[in-house]
Amino acid sequence: MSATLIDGKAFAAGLRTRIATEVAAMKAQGITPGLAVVLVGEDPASQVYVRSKGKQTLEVGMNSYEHKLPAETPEADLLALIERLNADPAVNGILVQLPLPAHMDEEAVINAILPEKDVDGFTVLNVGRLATGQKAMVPCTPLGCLMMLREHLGSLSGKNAVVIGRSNIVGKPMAQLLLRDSATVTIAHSRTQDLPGLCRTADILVAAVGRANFVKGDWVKPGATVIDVGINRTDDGLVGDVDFAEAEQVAGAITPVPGGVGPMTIACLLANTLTATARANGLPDPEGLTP
Ligand SMILES: Nc1nc(=O)c2c([nH]1)NC[C@@H]1CN(c3ccc(C(=O)N[C@@H](CCC(=O)O)C(=O)O)cc3)C=[N+]21
Ligand SMILES: [Mg+2]
Repeated sequence: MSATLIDGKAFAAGLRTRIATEVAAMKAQGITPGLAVVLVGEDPASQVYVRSKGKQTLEVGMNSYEHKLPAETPEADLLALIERLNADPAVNGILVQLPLPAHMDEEAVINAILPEKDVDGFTVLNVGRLATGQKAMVPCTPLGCLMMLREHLGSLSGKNAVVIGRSNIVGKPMAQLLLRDSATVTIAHSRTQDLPGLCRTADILVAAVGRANFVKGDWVKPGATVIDVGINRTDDGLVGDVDFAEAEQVAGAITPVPGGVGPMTIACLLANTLTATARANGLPDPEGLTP
């Protein structure tokens, strides 16, 4: 047996086309969505993502504002920049690229972002809104995973979902979104007992651990839908958290790395920027871009 490939790259391209249409309609009303991306330091991988985000932001017709600060920037200067972006009506979304240099307090920096402009959905207010079922900004990676799961499976109701990884940026919000769609959700992590056995109960398996080829083929329930969030740079190139060659023999459907979750993350960042712009202007949320 060989799994259906869930083509995140193609899905993301379709999403961006829809977003571009909505942006054009907004521009006709005199509103141009704007996304500000802040990068502190010179991490090469981060520079690649930021360039790719800026390019795609312009391609859908939005304004892109890039702020690059040296690694040794004092935290107070970064907070002052965030205050300026919070107050700037041309800026509808703010993303501060993580990780930040070690001398900065990541929580303090993130929580300085106005929740309405927090297109990453990382501020405490948006995390709480998601957890309580209120209108939130939802983190881009889990939102992209949810869209692919719904597209492939239709309803997620009653399905057993196992999320490996308990990070604030992927594992926890992914679990919240699956729960909202009435899946039965388990979050697994490094202390979980019999992880392979637990994974074999999963109709939906989301791997977000950051360890190359960690999930083996015999951990996968036959026919399961496998979402691989991992982006690991190895001598064999970019690989996911799932041993793809093994898992695709067993799974019903699986996302590849690259070309799966990654492109959806950036498309969802644009989706969130559009949603933030609509809300800032008293317009209804764009169709199908929010959970
Ligand atoms: N505040 C903040 N928000 C983020 O969303 C955020 C962040 N910080 N810091 C870094 C991570 C990482 N991230 C990725 C986005 C797209 C791809 C992506 O498009 N990957 C391509 C491959 C790209 C390549 O070749 O390196 C793919 O999977 O096909 C990967 C990783 C967003 N992040
Ligand atoms: Mg973890």
